[in-house]
Amino acid sequence: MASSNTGPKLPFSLDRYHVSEEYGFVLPHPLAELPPYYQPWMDIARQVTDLIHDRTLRSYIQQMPLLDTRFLKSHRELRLAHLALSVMTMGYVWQEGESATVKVLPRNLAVPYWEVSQHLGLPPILTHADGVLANWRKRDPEGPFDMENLELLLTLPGGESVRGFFMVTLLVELAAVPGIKAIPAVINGVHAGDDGAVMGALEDIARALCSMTEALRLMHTYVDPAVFYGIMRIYLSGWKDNPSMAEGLVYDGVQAEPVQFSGGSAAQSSLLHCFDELLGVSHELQSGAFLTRMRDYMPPAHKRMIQDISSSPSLRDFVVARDSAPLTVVFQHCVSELLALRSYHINVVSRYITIPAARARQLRAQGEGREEETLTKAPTALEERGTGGSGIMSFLKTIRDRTKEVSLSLPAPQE
Ligand code: HEM
Repeated sequence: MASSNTGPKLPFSLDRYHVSEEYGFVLPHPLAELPPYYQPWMDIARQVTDLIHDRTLRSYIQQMPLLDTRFLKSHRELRLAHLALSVMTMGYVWQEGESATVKVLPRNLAVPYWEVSQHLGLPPILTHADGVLANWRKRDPEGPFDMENLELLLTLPGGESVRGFFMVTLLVELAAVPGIKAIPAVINGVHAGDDGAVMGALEDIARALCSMTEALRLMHTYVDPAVFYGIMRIYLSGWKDNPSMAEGLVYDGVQAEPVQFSGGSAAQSSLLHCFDELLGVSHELQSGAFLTRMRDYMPPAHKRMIQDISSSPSLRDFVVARDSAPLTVVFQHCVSELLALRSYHINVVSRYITIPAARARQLRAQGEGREEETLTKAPTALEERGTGGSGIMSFLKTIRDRTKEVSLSLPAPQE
């Protein structure tokens, strides 16, 4: 948050950013079907995994008709269309692994994909907003939001681990909702000088951050590290900062020059961007630039919310100025929970990337491919990088260390 008094229109409210008090950034009730005219897309999108397995996805896509995007009317239709075209594109590009990628996305996929992306303000690549926020359905509509009752609308290779990866991430998004809901109360409370309102809202945020870490723990139950590393990861990767697609990708019929886009990553989730801006976390130049770039992979209204939190009067300055022990304690509680979430996330990344990468290197060096075939299939270009393209561990640790820097110590007791 900024230290000046300029900022967004008050009172700050979530509906201005298409963020709901029930679902947060998650798309409520995503559609599972498009109008019948778009059946050729849905038929292929639903079979992407099988067609990749048979190595026929590329030829099916090449024969697909070029459809007009004008008949996509509602936001939810556009989101499903973007998801379907994204899943097809990731499959098309990576069907043959990292060694036989393509330079050109065919016109009958590229043109509508570009148009739908323009409508939504999203890039023409699979994003967190597609794979997680708009890719869920409850098996029993009256049942709870839990792993047993959630399924994907569209999937990619990796079987149950893909469902695990996207749906656990969805549960993290949902666990954050009470915290997101509390953000307006913090901003409006700071504006009104209402310590009690700010404290209550910060308590909600600390609790939500703790529930997000709890939800993240489910990754270990539902996602197999060898499947994640060896099979799934390539389909989430992009064509920016990726040595196996160094030039990028030509979207045929859109422009002649290749363009580069980062792959899908929860760095594109708006959650931590919001909490960082609220608490005043300021990131180091390089990691900050990466995170800022990830905002271009979010729905524009969500990105605007982050920017508006950032230009609101500083919460941290307010807490310091109030010089109140209970307010400082609750602010610090939020910082500690955010740190705990980031530290836990680093463990997850180590289990799903660093350790399998080391094992895959070892197996390759020994020339052993059979015993742990899944791991040795992993793309080598991505060993040291996240799907978003970052150099992983130093990046994540720098971000965690910068989070620590907003910590406040308790005010000295009054005489
Ligand atoms: C198997 C599970 C996961 C793995 C392997 C993983 C991996 C990574 C990697 C490699 C990065 C670096 C950026 C990039 O290049 O993409 C990253 C960043 C990030 N991830 Fe994850 N991630 C996982 C799950 C999650 C979940 C469920 C969330 C919660 C929504 C999350 C939130 C973030 C955030 C916010 C960042 C940006 C760095 C930060 O702000 O601390 N990740 N992740």
